[in-house]
Amino acid sequence: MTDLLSTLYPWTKSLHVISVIAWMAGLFYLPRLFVHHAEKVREGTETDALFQMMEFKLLRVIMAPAMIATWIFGLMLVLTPGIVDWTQGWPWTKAASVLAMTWFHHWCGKRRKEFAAGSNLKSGRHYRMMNEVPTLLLIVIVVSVIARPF
Ligand code: HEM
Repeated sequence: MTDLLSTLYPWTKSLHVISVIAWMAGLFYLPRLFVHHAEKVREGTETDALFQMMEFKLLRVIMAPAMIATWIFGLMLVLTPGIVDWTQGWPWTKAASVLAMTWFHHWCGKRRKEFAAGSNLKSGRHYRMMNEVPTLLLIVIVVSVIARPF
């Protein structure tokens, strides 16, 4: 099994990075949709229905499968012999940031449900600020896995 993971390593890493890109695209875009939904769209209008559909599809068709694929290929990399040395700092900063990114995904999911139920109370400014969360986490993750200063 570990031999197979070692053979697959370049492919697993490629698929990991591809799914990360798809996941991140959604994590950057969905809060932007929330900003405009909160600021410019009146409840019960055709535009409201259009935003709800875009948010639903982005989350279900792109972000959820991409998050699952990122986790599967990421965990395969963790299990590949010689890749992760838990005595170093970088796997821990990466793990903490990845858990935070997963929390942010679910936070977006809850907000989407509120928009769908017509019960959003958060402002466009709030969503603008939350939009910075995935950017900050992305920086910590990429520096952790590539520059590895920790
Ligand atoms: C979801 C759980 C995740 C797990 C378990 C995981 C685990 C890993 C592991 C073990 C590696 C291998 C490092 C190496 O080959 O030396 C890796 C590579 C990488 N990960 Fe993740 N990762 C996850 C999520 C993410 C996320 C969310 C991002 C970006 C936002 C990310 C970005 C990367 C990048 C860019 C690489 C390639 C680094 C290189 O060139 O060596 N990963 N990941």
